[in-house]
Amino acid sequence: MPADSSEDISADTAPAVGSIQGSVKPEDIIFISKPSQGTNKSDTLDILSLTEETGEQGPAFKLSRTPVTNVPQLQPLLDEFLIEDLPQYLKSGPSRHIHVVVSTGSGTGLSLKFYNSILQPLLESWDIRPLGPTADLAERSKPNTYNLVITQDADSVRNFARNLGQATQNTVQHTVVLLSGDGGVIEMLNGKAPVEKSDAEAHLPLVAVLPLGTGNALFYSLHKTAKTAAGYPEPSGLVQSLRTLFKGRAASLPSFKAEFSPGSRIISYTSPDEGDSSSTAEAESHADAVSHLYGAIVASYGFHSQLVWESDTPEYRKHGAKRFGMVAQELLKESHAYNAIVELARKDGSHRQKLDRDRHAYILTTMVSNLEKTFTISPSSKPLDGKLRLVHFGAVSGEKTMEIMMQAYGGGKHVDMKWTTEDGAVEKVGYDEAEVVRITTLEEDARWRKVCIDGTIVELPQGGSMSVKTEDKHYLQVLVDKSVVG
Ligand SMILES: Nc1ncnc2c1ncn2[C@@H]1O[C@H](COP(=O)(O)OP(=O)(O)OP(=O)(O)O)[C@@H](O)[C@H]1O
Repeated sequence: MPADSSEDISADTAPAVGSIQGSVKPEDIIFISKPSQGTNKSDTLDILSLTEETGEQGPAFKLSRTPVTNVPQLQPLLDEFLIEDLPQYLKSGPSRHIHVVVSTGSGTGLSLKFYNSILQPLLESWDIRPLGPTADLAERSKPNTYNLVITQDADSVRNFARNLGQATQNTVQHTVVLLSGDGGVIEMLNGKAPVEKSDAEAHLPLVAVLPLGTGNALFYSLHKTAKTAAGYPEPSGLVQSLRTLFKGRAASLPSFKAEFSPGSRIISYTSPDEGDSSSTAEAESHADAVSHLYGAIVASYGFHSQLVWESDTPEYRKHGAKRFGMVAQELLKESHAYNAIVELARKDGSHRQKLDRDRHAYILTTMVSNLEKTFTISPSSKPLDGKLRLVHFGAVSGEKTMEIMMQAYGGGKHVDMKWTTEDGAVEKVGYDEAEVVRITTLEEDARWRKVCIDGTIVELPQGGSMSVKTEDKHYLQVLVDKSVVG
Protein backbone atom coordinates (compact mmCIF):
# COMPACT_ATOMS: atom_id res chain seq x y z
CA MET A 1 0.00 0.00 0.00
CA PRO A 2 1.53 3.35 -0.95
CA ALA A 3 2.32 5.84 1.77
CA ASP A 4 1.11 9.43 1.77
CA SER A 5 1.41 11.00 -1.63
CA SER A 6 4.48 13.13 -2.12
CA GLU A 7 4.07 16.87 -2.41
CA ASP A 8 5.53 16.58 -5.88
CA ILE A 9 2.51 14.65 -7.05
CA SER A 10 -0.28 16.92 -8.13
CA ALA A 11 -3.47 15.55 -6.57
CA ASP A 12 -7.09 16.13 -7.39
CA THR A 13 -8.84 16.63 -4.07
CA ALA A 14 -12.37 15.37 -4.64
CA PRO A 15 -12.74 11.70 -5.62
CA ALA A 16 -14.23 11.32 -9.09
CA VAL A 17 -17.49 9.48 -8.53
CA GLY A 18 -18.36 6.60 -10.76
CA SER A 19 -16.37 7.64 -13.78
CA ILE A 20 -12.93 9.03 -14.45
CA GLN A 21 -13.87 10.10 -17.93
CA GLY A 22 -12.48 13.52 -18.68
CA SER A 23 -10.02 13.49 -15.79
CA VAL A 24 -7.53 10.70 -16.62
CA LYS A 25 -6.91 9.12 -20.01
CA PRO A 26 -6.38 5.34 -19.80
CA GLU A 27 -3.21 5.64 -21.91
CA ASP A 28 -1.65 7.89 -19.24
CA ILE A 29 -2.28 5.51 -16.31
CA ILE A 30 0.80 4.04 -14.63
CA PHE A 31 -1.03 2.07 -11.94
CA ILE A 32 -4.00 2.19 -9.60
CA SER A 33 -3.32 1.57 -5.93
CA LYS A 34 -5.10 1.34 -2.63
CA PRO A 35 -5.56 4.61 -0.70
CA SER A 36 -2.68 6.43 0.93
CA GLN A 37 -1.85 5.64 4.53
CA GLY A 38 -4.01 7.59 6.93
CA THR A 39 -6.98 7.42 4.60
CA ASN A 40 -9.39 4.76 5.73
CA LYS A 41 -11.97 5.17 3.04
CA SER A 42 -11.99 1.63 1.73
CA ASP A 43 -14.05 2.60 -1.34
CA THR A 44 -11.43 5.05 -2.67
CA LEU A 45 -8.52 4.25 -4.97
CA ASP A 46 -5.66 6.36 -6.34
CA ILE A 47 -4.90 6.54 -10.06
CA LEU A 48 -1.28 7.51 -10.75
CA SER A 49 -0.76 8.92 -14.22
CA LEU A 50 1.94 10.58 -16.30
CA THR A 51 1.44 13.32 -18.88
CA GLU A 52 4.18 14.68 -21.11
CA GLU A 53 4.13 18.11 -22.72
CA THR A 54 6.57 20.03 -24.84
CA GLY A 55 6.88 23.60 -23.66
CA GLU A 56 9.26 26.43 -24.47
CA GLN A 57 11.83 24.97 -22.12
CA GLY A 58 11.67 21.51 -23.70
CA PRO A 59 9.70 18.45 -22.59
CA ALA A 60 7.95 18.61 -19.22
CA PHE A 61 6.65 15.65 -17.22
CA LYS A 62 3.72 15.75 -14.82
CA LEU A 63 2.76 13.06 -12.34
CA SER A 64 -0.84 13.14 -11.08
CA ARG A 65 -2.69 11.28 -8.36
CA THR A 66 -6.45 11.12 -8.93
CA PRO A 67 -8.60 9.66 -6.15
CA VAL A 68 -11.59 7.72 -7.50
CA THR A 69 -14.51 5.96 -5.90
CA ASN A 70 -14.37 2.22 -6.41
CA VAL A 71 -17.55 1.44 -8.30
CA PRO A 72 -18.32 -1.52 -10.60
CA GLN A 73 -17.74 0.59 -13.75
CA LEU A 74 -14.10 0.88 -12.73
CA GLN A 75 -13.53 -2.88 -12.91
CA PRO A 76 -11.96 -3.05 -16.42
CA LEU A 77 -9.39 -0.44 -15.37
CA LEU A 78 -8.72 -2.27 -12.10
CA ASP A 79 -8.23 -5.57 -13.93
CA GLU A 80 -5.52 -3.91 -15.95
CA PHE A 81 -3.83 -1.45 -13.63
CA LEU A 82 -4.54 -2.26 -9.94
CA ILE A 83 -1.44 -3.04 -7.88
CA GLU A 84 -2.11 -4.53 -4.45
CA ASP A 85 1.53 -4.66 -3.41
CA LEU A 86 4.99 -3.85 -4.76
CA PRO A 87 6.56 -6.64 -6.82
CA GLN A 88 9.30 -8.63 -5.02
CA TYR A 89 11.94 -7.26 -7.41
CA LEU A 90 11.39 -3.73 -6.03
CA LYS A 91 11.61 -4.77 -2.36
CA SER A 92 15.06 -4.26 -0.89
CA GLY A 93 16.35 -6.51 1.88
CA PRO A 94 19.33 -8.72 2.80
CA SER A 95 18.88 -10.83 -0.35
CA ARG A 96 17.99 -8.05 -2.84
CA HIS A 97 19.39 -4.60 -3.42
CA ILE A 98 17.63 -2.00 -5.56
CA HIS A 99 19.62 0.52 -7.62
CA VAL A 100 18.41 3.50 -9.66
CA VAL A 101 20.96 4.65 -12.26
CA VAL A 102 20.33 8.07 -13.81
CA SER A 103 22.41 8.41 -16.99
CA THR A 104 22.72 12.17 -17.31
CA GLY A 105 24.43 11.97 -20.73
CA SER A 106 21.63 10.01 -22.43
CA GLY A 107 19.36 11.46 -25.10
CA THR A 108 18.83 15.18 -24.68
CA GLY A 109 19.70 15.08 -20.97
CA LEU A 110 16.19 14.56 -19.50
CA SER A 111 16.99 11.62 -17.20
CA LEU A 112 17.60 13.66 -14.07
CA LYS A 113 14.48 15.76 -14.63
CA PHE A 114 12.45 12.57 -15.08
CA TYR A 115 13.94 11.04 -11.94
CA ASN A 116 13.26 14.13 -9.83
CA SER A 117 9.75 14.85 -11.08
CA ILE A 118 8.39 11.34 -11.72
CA LEU A 119 10.35 8.32 -10.51
CA GLN A 120 11.47 9.60 -7.12
CA PRO A 121 7.95 10.72 -6.04
CA LEU A 122 6.43 7.51 -7.46
CA LEU A 123 8.80 5.36 -5.39
CA GLU A 124 8.25 7.63 -2.40
CA SER A 125 4.49 7.03 -2.72
CA TRP A 126 5.37 3.41 -1.76
CA ASP A 127 7.58 4.71 1.05
CA ILE A 128 10.79 3.79 -0.82
CA ARG A 129 13.56 6.35 -0.42
CA PRO A 130 17.07 6.85 -1.84
CA LEU A 131 20.09 6.19 0.35
CA GLY A 132 22.75 8.84 0.79
CA PRO A 133 25.94 8.52 -1.29
CA THR A 134 27.91 7.13 1.69
CA ALA A 135 25.45 4.31 2.49
CA ASP A 136 27.15 0.94 2.99
CA LEU A 137 26.01 -2.58 2.06
CA ALA A 138 24.21 -3.02 5.38
CA GLU A 139 22.05 -0.01 4.64
CA ARG A 140 21.26 -1.27 1.13
CA SER A 141 19.93 -4.44 2.81
CA LYS A 142 17.31 -2.51 4.75
CA PRO A 143 13.72 -2.50 3.49
CA ASN A 144 12.30 0.41 1.46
CA THR A 145 15.61 1.76 0.21
CA TYR A 146 17.51 2.12 -3.04
CA ASN A 147 21.02 3.04 -4.04
CA LEU A 148 20.92 6.14 -6.26
CA VAL A 149 23.66 6.51 -8.90
CA ILE A 150 23.80 9.72 -10.94
CA THR A 151 26.40 9.31 -13.69
CA GLN A 152 29.33 11.71 -13.63
CA ASP A 153 31.18 10.55 -16.75
CA ALA A 154 31.16 8.08 -19.63
CA ASP A 155 32.58 5.29 -17.39
CA SER A 156 30.04 5.59 -14.56
CA VAL A 157 27.62 2.86 -15.71
CA ARG A 158 30.34 0.37 -16.62
CA ASN A 159 32.11 0.89 -13.28
CA PHE A 160 28.81 0.47 -11.47
CA ALA A 161 28.18 -2.81 -13.35
CA ARG A 162 31.66 -4.12 -12.55
CA ASN A 163 31.26 -3.43 -8.83
CA LEU A 164 27.77 -4.89 -8.64
CA GLY A 165 28.52 -8.57 -8.11
CA GLN A 166 31.97 -8.11 -6.61
CA ALA A 167 30.93 -6.31 -3.42
CA THR A 168 28.31 -8.87 -2.48
CA GLN A 169 29.96 -12.02 -3.93
CA ASN A 170 26.71 -12.95 -5.67
CA THR A 171 24.88 -13.60 -2.40
CA VAL A 172 22.55 -10.71 -3.19
CA GLN A 173 20.26 -10.27 -6.20
CA HIS A 174 20.18 -6.87 -7.83
CA THR A 175 17.45 -4.87 -9.52
CA VAL A 176 18.79 -1.97 -11.59
CA VAL A 177 16.38 0.70 -12.81
CA LEU A 178 18.19 2.37 -15.70
CA LEU A 179 17.16 5.85 -16.86
CA SER A 180 19.07 5.77 -20.15
CA GLY A 181 19.08 4.77 -23.79
CA ASP A 182 20.59 1.60 -25.22
CA GLY A 183 24.07 2.61 -24.08
CA GLY A 184 23.30 2.04 -20.40
CA VAL A 185 22.10 -1.54 -21.02
CA ILE A 186 25.10 -2.38 -23.17
CA GLU A 187 27.50 -0.95 -20.60
CA MET A 188 25.79 -3.18 -18.00
CA LEU A 189 26.11 -6.17 -20.36
CA ASN A 190 29.81 -5.59 -21.02
CA GLY A 191 30.55 -4.64 -17.42
CA LYS A 192 28.88 -7.86 -16.27
CA ALA A 193 29.72 -10.30 -19.04
CA PRO A 194 33.31 -11.23 -18.12
CA VAL A 195 32.25 -12.27 -14.59
CA GLU A 196 31.68 -16.00 -15.03
CA LYS A 197 30.75 -16.86 -11.44
CA SER A 198 27.10 -15.91 -11.39
CA ASP A 199 25.83 -18.16 -14.12
CA ALA A 200 22.64 -19.17 -12.34
CA GLU A 201 19.93 -17.36 -14.32
CA ALA A 202 18.00 -16.35 -11.21
CA HIS A 203 21.03 -14.50 -9.87
CA LEU A 204 21.59 -12.38 -12.94
CA PRO A 205 21.05 -8.65 -12.39
CA LEU A 206 17.53 -7.61 -13.39
CA VAL A 207 17.46 -4.44 -15.49
CA ALA A 208 14.38 -2.24 -15.89
CA VAL A 209 14.81 0.35 -18.65
CA LEU A 210 13.11 3.75 -18.60
CA PRO A 211 13.74 4.88 -22.22
CA LEU A 212 15.44 8.26 -21.94
CA GLY A 213 17.98 7.87 -24.75
CA THR A 214 17.77 8.82 -28.43
CA GLY A 215 16.84 5.58 -30.21
CA ASN A 216 15.93 3.29 -27.27
CA ALA A 217 16.01 0.34 -29.70
CA LEU A 218 16.02 -2.37 -27.05
CA PHE A 219 13.14 -0.94 -25.04
CA TYR A 220 10.89 -0.36 -28.07
CA SER A 221 11.72 -3.75 -29.57
CA LEU A 222 11.05 -5.59 -26.29
CA HIS A 223 7.72 -3.78 -25.90
CA LYS A 224 6.62 -3.86 -29.54
CA THR A 225 4.00 -6.52 -28.88
CA ALA A 226 2.91 -5.19 -25.45
CA LYS A 227 -0.80 -4.63 -25.21
CA THR A 228 -3.48 -4.10 -22.60
CA ALA A 229 -6.12 -6.78 -22.27
CA ALA A 230 -8.90 -4.19 -22.49
CA GLY A 231 -7.54 -2.75 -25.74
CA TYR A 232 -6.91 0.75 -24.37
CA PRO A 233 -4.94 3.17 -26.60
CA GLU A 234 -1.18 2.67 -26.78
CA PRO A 235 0.68 4.50 -23.98
CA SER A 236 3.84 6.56 -24.54
CA GLY A 237 7.15 4.74 -24.12
CA LEU A 238 7.71 6.33 -20.72
CA VAL A 239 4.24 5.39 -19.41
CA GLN A 240 4.75 1.84 -20.73
CA SER A 241 8.14 1.62 -19.01
CA LEU A 242 6.65 2.66 -15.65
CA ARG A 243 3.83 0.11 -16.03
CA THR A 244 6.49 -2.50 -16.70
CA LEU A 245 8.51 -1.29 -13.70
CA PHE A 246 5.62 -1.82 -11.29
CA LYS A 247 3.94 -4.82 -12.88
CA GLY A 248 6.49 -6.47 -15.18
CA ARG A 249 8.01 -9.92 -15.65
CA ALA A 250 11.70 -10.81 -15.63
CA ALA A 251 13.08 -12.52 -18.75
CA SER A 252 16.61 -13.51 -19.78
CA LEU A 253 18.08 -11.09 -22.30
CA PRO A 254 19.47 -12.80 -25.42
CA SER A 255 22.79 -11.39 -26.58
CA PHE A 256 25.55 -11.89 -29.16
CA LYS A 257 29.32 -11.77 -29.01
CA ALA A 258 31.25 -9.76 -31.61
CA GLU A 259 34.90 -10.85 -31.91
CA PHE A 260 37.47 -8.69 -33.71
CA SER A 261 40.77 -9.56 -35.36
CA PRO A 262 43.98 -8.31 -33.65
CA GLY A 263 44.65 -4.61 -34.20
CA SER A 264 40.98 -3.59 -33.78
CA ARG A 265 40.33 -0.53 -31.62
CA ILE A 266 37.31 1.08 -29.97
CA ILE A 267 37.21 4.70 -31.05
CA SER A 268 35.29 7.61 -29.60
CA TYR A 269 35.29 11.36 -29.89
CA THR A 270 36.06 13.49 -26.87
CA SER A 271 35.47 17.20 -26.57
CA PRO A 272 38.53 19.39 -26.42
CA ASP A 273 39.36 20.68 -22.92
CA GLU A 274 36.99 23.37 -21.73
CA GLY A 275 40.00 25.50 -20.98
CA ASP A 276 41.49 25.07 -24.44
CA SER A 277 42.42 28.54 -25.57
CA SER A 278 41.91 27.70 -29.23
CA SER A 279 38.25 28.21 -30.06
CA THR A 280 38.70 26.16 -33.21
CA ALA A 281 39.97 23.11 -31.28
CA GLU A 282 38.60 20.00 -33.00
CA ALA A 283 37.06 17.01 -31.23
CA GLU A 284 39.73 14.36 -30.88
CA SER A 285 39.21 10.66 -31.32
CA HIS A 286 40.56 8.17 -28.78
CA ALA A 287 41.33 4.51 -29.37
CA ASP A 288 41.58 1.41 -27.14
CA ALA A 289 42.48 -2.11 -28.28
CA VAL A 290 39.51 -4.50 -28.20
CA SER A 291 39.17 -8.25 -28.80
CA HIS A 292 35.41 -8.67 -28.32
CA LEU A 293 32.21 -6.95 -27.19
CA TYR A 294 28.81 -8.29 -26.17
CA GLY A 295 25.73 -6.76 -27.71
CA ALA A 296 21.97 -7.22 -27.69
CA ILE A 297 20.87 -4.96 -30.53
CA VAL A 298 22.99 -4.52 -33.64
CA ALA A 299 26.39 -5.18 -35.21
CA SER A 300 26.82 -3.37 -38.52
CA TYR A 301 29.17 -2.31 -41.29
CA GLY A 302 28.55 0.19 -44.09
CA PHE A 303 26.00 2.97 -44.14
CA HIS A 304 24.62 2.28 -40.63
CA SER A 305 27.94 2.17 -38.78
CA GLN A 306 29.25 5.14 -40.78
CA LEU A 307 26.19 7.18 -39.85
CA VAL A 308 26.50 6.35 -36.15
CA TRP A 309 30.23 7.19 -36.19
CA GLU A 310 30.16 10.38 -38.24
CA SER A 311 27.16 11.83 -36.35
CA ASP A 312 28.63 11.16 -32.90
CA THR A 313 30.87 14.22 -32.70
CA PRO A 314 30.21 16.64 -29.83
CA GLU A 315 29.23 19.23 -32.45
CA TYR A 316 26.59 17.04 -34.14
CA ARG A 317 25.30 15.69 -30.78
CA LYS A 318 24.04 19.19 -29.98
CA HIS A 319 21.39 18.65 -32.67
CA GLY A 320 19.76 15.66 -30.89
CA ALA A 321 18.14 13.07 -33.17
CA LYS A 322 18.36 15.51 -36.13
CA ARG A 323 22.09 14.74 -36.36
CA PHE A 324 21.36 11.44 -38.13
CA GLY A 325 19.45 13.16 -40.93
CA MET A 326 22.15 15.81 -41.33
CA VAL A 327 24.98 13.29 -41.66
CA ALA A 328 22.88 10.87 -43.75
CA GLN A 329 22.46 13.52 -46.45
CA GLU A 330 26.21 13.95 -46.73
CA LEU A 331 26.89 10.20 -46.75
CA LEU A 332 24.22 9.51 -49.33
CA LYS A 333 25.85 12.03 -51.67
CA GLU A 334 29.03 9.95 -51.47
CA SER A 335 27.21 6.56 -51.65
CA HIS A 336 30.38 4.70 -50.75
CA ALA A 337 30.48 1.07 -51.93
CA TYR A 338 32.09 -0.86 -49.05
CA ASN A 339 34.54 -3.52 -50.18
CA ALA A 340 34.06 -6.56 -47.94
CA ILE A 341 33.51 -10.32 -47.76
CA VAL A 342 30.39 -11.36 -45.84
CA GLU A 343 29.91 -14.97 -44.70
CA LEU A 344 27.00 -16.61 -42.84
CA ALA A 345 26.89 -19.97 -41.05
CA ARG A 346 25.39 -22.02 -38.27
CA LYS A 347 27.50 -22.36 -35.13
CA ASP A 348 28.42 -25.96 -35.96
CA GLY A 349 29.86 -24.69 -39.23
CA SER A 350 27.01 -26.03 -41.38
CA HIS A 351 24.99 -24.02 -43.91
CA ARG A 352 28.05 -21.93 -44.72
CA GLN A 353 27.26 -19.26 -47.29
CA LYS A 354 29.16 -16.32 -48.76
CA LEU A 355 27.29 -13.31 -50.10
CA ASP A 356 27.60 -13.18 -53.85
CA ARG A 357 29.13 -9.67 -54.05
CA ASP A 358 32.10 -7.79 -52.66
CA ARG A 359 30.67 -4.25 -52.82
CA HIS A 360 28.05 -3.38 -50.22
CA ALA A 361 26.05 -0.37 -49.08
CA TYR A 362 24.48 -1.93 -46.01
CA ILE A 363 25.37 -4.92 -43.81
CA LEU A 364 23.52 -5.09 -40.51
CA THR A 365 23.06 -8.01 -38.13
CA THR A 366 20.44 -7.54 -35.45
CA MET A 367 18.65 -9.27 -32.58
CA VAL A 368 15.84 -6.71 -32.36
CA SER A 369 13.02 -5.54 -34.62
CA ASN A 370 13.39 -1.78 -34.17
CA LEU A 371 16.30 0.63 -34.05
CA GLU A 372 13.90 3.43 -33.10
CA LYS A 373 10.23 3.29 -32.15
CA THR A 374 9.12 3.70 -35.78
CA PHE A 375 12.16 2.29 -37.63
CA THR A 376 11.55 -1.43 -38.12
CA ILE A 377 14.82 -2.82 -39.45
CA SER A 378 13.93 -6.51 -38.90
CA PRO A 379 10.18 -7.15 -39.03
CA SER A 380 10.51 -10.90 -38.34
CA SER A 381 12.38 -10.37 -35.04
CA LYS A 382 10.16 -11.00 -32.03
CA PRO A 383 10.89 -9.79 -28.48
CA LEU A 384 13.40 -12.11 -26.74
CA ASP A 385 13.53 -14.62 -29.67
CA GLY A 386 17.36 -14.63 -29.53
CA LYS A 387 17.65 -14.90 -33.33
CA LEU A 388 20.33 -13.08 -35.27
CA ARG A 389 19.19 -11.66 -38.62
CA LEU A 390 21.16 -10.05 -41.42
CA VAL A 391 19.77 -7.17 -43.52
CA HIS A 392 21.96 -6.33 -46.49
CA PHE A 393 22.11 -4.76 -49.93
CA GLY A 394 24.79 -4.02 -52.51
CA ALA A 395 26.19 -0.75 -53.82
CA VAL A 396 23.24 1.46 -54.84
CA SER A 397 22.67 5.17 -55.36
CA GLY A 398 22.00 7.48 -52.43
CA GLU A 399 18.38 7.81 -53.60
CA LYS A 400 17.89 4.04 -53.52
CA THR A 401 19.40 3.77 -50.02
CA MET A 402 17.02 6.53 -48.90
CA GLU A 403 14.06 4.74 -50.50
CA ILE A 404 14.98 1.52 -48.68
CA MET A 405 15.33 3.33 -45.34
CA MET A 406 11.93 4.99 -45.78
CA GLN A 407 10.35 1.56 -46.25
CA ALA A 408 11.87 0.54 -42.89
CA TYR A 409 10.00 3.52 -41.41
CA GLY A 410 6.91 2.09 -43.11
CA GLY A 411 6.80 -0.94 -40.81
CA GLY A 412 9.75 -2.89 -42.24
CA LYS A 413 8.54 -3.27 -45.85
CA HIS A 414 12.11 -2.82 -47.16
CA VAL A 415 12.81 -6.54 -46.69
CA ASP A 416 10.47 -7.31 -49.63
CA MET A 417 12.07 -4.78 -51.99
CA LYS A 418 13.34 -5.85 -55.42
CA TRP A 419 14.46 -3.66 -58.32
CA THR A 420 16.04 -3.97 -61.76
CA THR A 421 19.35 -2.23 -62.45
CA GLU A 422 20.19 -0.36 -65.67
CA ASP A 423 21.89 -3.47 -67.06
CA GLY A 424 18.78 -5.59 -66.42
CA ALA A 425 19.95 -7.44 -63.28
CA VAL A 426 17.40 -7.99 -60.52
CA GLU A 427 18.64 -6.79 -57.12
CA LYS A 428 16.93 -7.01 -53.73
CA VAL A 429 17.31 -6.30 -50.05
CA GLY A 430 18.70 -9.50 -48.53
CA TYR A 431 17.18 -10.70 -45.26
CA ASP A 432 18.62 -13.88 -43.73
CA GLU A 433 18.73 -15.64 -40.39
CA ALA A 434 22.14 -16.90 -39.24
CA GLU A 435 23.93 -17.87 -36.03
CA VAL A 436 27.30 -16.56 -37.18
CA VAL A 437 28.04 -13.62 -39.49
CA ARG A 438 31.62 -12.81 -40.41
CA ILE A 439 32.51 -9.54 -42.13
CA THR A 440 36.04 -9.04 -43.50
CA THR A 441 36.87 -5.54 -44.70
CA LEU A 442 38.97 -5.07 -47.84
CA GLU A 443 39.06 -1.26 -47.49
CA GLU A 444 42.40 0.57 -47.34
CA ASP A 445 41.19 3.93 -46.01
CA ALA A 446 40.51 3.79 -42.24
CA ARG A 447 37.43 6.02 -42.70
CA TRP A 448 35.60 3.07 -44.29
CA ARG A 449 36.67 0.44 -41.76
CA LYS A 450 34.33 1.32 -38.88
CA VAL A 451 31.90 -1.24 -37.48
CA CYS A 452 29.16 -0.47 -34.94
CA ILE A 453 28.16 -2.71 -32.02
CA ASP A 454 25.13 -1.31 -30.21
CA GLY A 455 26.42 2.24 -30.71
CA THR A 456 30.09 1.54 -29.88
CA ILE A 457 32.40 2.08 -32.85
CA VAL A 458 35.32 -0.27 -33.55
CA GLU A 459 37.88 0.43 -36.27
CA LEU A 460 39.07 -2.77 -37.92
CA PRO A 461 42.65 -2.98 -39.20
CA GLN A 462 43.29 -3.41 -42.95
CA GLY A 463 42.04 -6.87 -43.92
CA GLY A 464 40.53 -7.20 -40.43
CA SER A 465 37.28 -8.92 -39.57
CA MET A 466 34.36 -8.96 -37.14
CA SER A 467 32.65 -12.23 -36.31
CA VAL A 468 29.20 -11.99 -34.72
CA LYS A 469 27.76 -15.07 -32.96
CA THR A 470 24.63 -15.70 -30.95
CA GLU A 471 25.55 -16.29 -27.31
CA ASP A 472 24.09 -19.32 -25.51
CA LYS A 473 24.65 -17.96 -22.01
CA HIS A 474 22.65 -15.14 -20.51
CA TYR A 475 24.25 -12.26 -18.62
CA LEU A 476 21.33 -10.05 -17.70
CA GLN A 477 17.65 -10.34 -17.01
CA VAL A 478 15.40 -7.62 -18.32
CA LEU A 479 11.96 -6.52 -17.18
CA VAL A 480 9.24 -6.68 -19.84
CA ASP A 481 5.49 -6.15 -19.97
CA LYS A 482 3.55 -9.17 -18.74
CA SER A 483 1.87 -9.55 -22.16
CA VAL A 484 5.29 -10.05 -23.82
CA VAL A 485 6.08 -13.25 -21.91
CA GLY A 486 2.47 -14.46 -21.86
N1 LIG B 1 27.71 12.51 -17.07
C1 LIG B 1 28.12 11.90 -18.19
N2 LIG B 1 29.21 12.37 -18.85
C2 LIG B 1 29.64 11.76 -19.99
N3 LIG B 1 29.05 10.68 -20.54
C3 LIG B 1 27.95 10.20 -19.92
C4 LIG B 1 27.44 10.78 -18.72
N4 LIG B 1 26.34 10.07 -18.35
C5 LIG B 1 26.18 9.10 -19.26
N5 LIG B 1 27.14 9.16 -20.20
C6 LIG B 1 27.31 8.30 -21.36
O1 LIG B 1 26.46 8.80 -22.37
C7 LIG B 1 26.07 7.70 -23.20
C8 LIG B 1 24.57 7.79 -23.39
O2 LIG B 1 24.19 6.72 -24.16
P1 LIG B 1 22.72 6.21 -24.22
O3 LIG B 1 22.70 5.10 -25.18
O4 LIG B 1 22.17 5.99 -22.86
O5 LIG B 1 21.95 7.45 -24.84
P2 LIG B 1 21.74 7.77 -26.37
O6 LIG B 1 22.97 7.47 -27.15
O7 LIG B 1 21.19 9.15 -26.43
O8 LIG B 1 20.53 6.77 -26.72
P3 LIG B 1 20.41 5.49 -27.70
O9 LIG B 1 21.66 4.67 -27.55
O10 LIG B 1 19.20 4.78 -27.17
O11 LIG B 1 20.22 6.05 -29.07
C9 LIG B 1 26.49 6.43 -22.49
O12 LIG B 1 27.59 5.89 -23.16
C10 LIG B 1 26.87 6.88 -21.10
O13 LIG B 1 27.92 6.16 -20.52
